[in-house]
Amino acid sequence: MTNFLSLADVTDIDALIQSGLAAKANPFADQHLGKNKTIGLIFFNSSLRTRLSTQKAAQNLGMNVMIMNVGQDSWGLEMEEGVLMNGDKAEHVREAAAVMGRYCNMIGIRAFAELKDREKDYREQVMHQFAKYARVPIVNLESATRHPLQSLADCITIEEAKTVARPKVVLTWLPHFKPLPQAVANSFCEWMNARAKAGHIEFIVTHPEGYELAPEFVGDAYVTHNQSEAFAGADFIYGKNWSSYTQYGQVLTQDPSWAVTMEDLQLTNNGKFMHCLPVRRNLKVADAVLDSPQSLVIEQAANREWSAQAVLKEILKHNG
Ligand SMILES: CCC[C@H](NC(=O)CCC(=O)O)C(=O)O
Ligand SMILES: NC(=O)OP(=O)(O)O
Repeated sequence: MTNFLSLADVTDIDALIQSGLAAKANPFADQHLGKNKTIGLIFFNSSLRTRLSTQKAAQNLGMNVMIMNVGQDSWGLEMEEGVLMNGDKAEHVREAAAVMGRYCNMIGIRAFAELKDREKDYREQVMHQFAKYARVPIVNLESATRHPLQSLADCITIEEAKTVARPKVVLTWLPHFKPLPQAVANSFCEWMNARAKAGHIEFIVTHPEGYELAPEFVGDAYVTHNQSEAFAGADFIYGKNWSSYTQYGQVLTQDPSWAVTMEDLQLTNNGKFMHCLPVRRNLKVADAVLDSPQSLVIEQAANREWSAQAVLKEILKHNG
């Protein structure tokens, strides 16, 4: 594994899931791998879980960690090529990435979608510019269109918590008053479609009209605008809000009936509730759900450490 930008960088999902579970069982077994190696964690946006879990995972592997918030700690970075830099950005990614690549053996980057220009966001300019100029492995800490470390943690969580051989997994849209990226939903679809194709799960997507995700992500998943139909007999309910892809970055509805309640969970097969966090209680999901034994959100967040450790271990093993 050179970069970890998307599922395309993973040759064996099952092996990566098992590696994460092995790390959870024996966190310090590979401390030798990262000795005298450094990872830089670069954040263009806020984070709790990704920041802390990735740092912890790197430390479990014996690595040194440097963390920087772009624009607060560092200079604002210009991503466009060939522009006259007479604005508010003092440094070009060409120099910044090249310099970081000299300090670090690998670099994790978080850069959310701006939700203004769909083609620009879906071009994944920040990830590709860093991959081009840093010349060290790049780890996606949530980009404009994907959040693969979250999706691997979600796979680990489902593998751990499933009570049937081929669980029914439902991605449901949740209401929000702010436009949020499609990245977590895209990534979840990408990884769940792969798990479904391998026969491990049944995967369903449910959302209001107008919230169709990009075809390259939703793939062959069955999509319904009827949330109750989707929830029937489900083993896992994965809640996430996203803004419209087709009417890019728009909030088309805030219909509170899409928020998950204990009554909704009664439609399921003792379904477990999952959410990547942060989650706005009682806007997206009821307190009663998050505080019930059916909520996996804390274990799911804990599994981010093992997701990151499995990925960093793969990169260390294949990059010396
Ligand atoms: C891991 C999720 C990160 C981000 N979430 C938010 O930006 C939530 C912000 C809010 O609810 O105000 C998202 O939806 O992509
Ligand atoms: N789920 C997740 O990535 O959380 P943070 O945004 O807090 O890192």
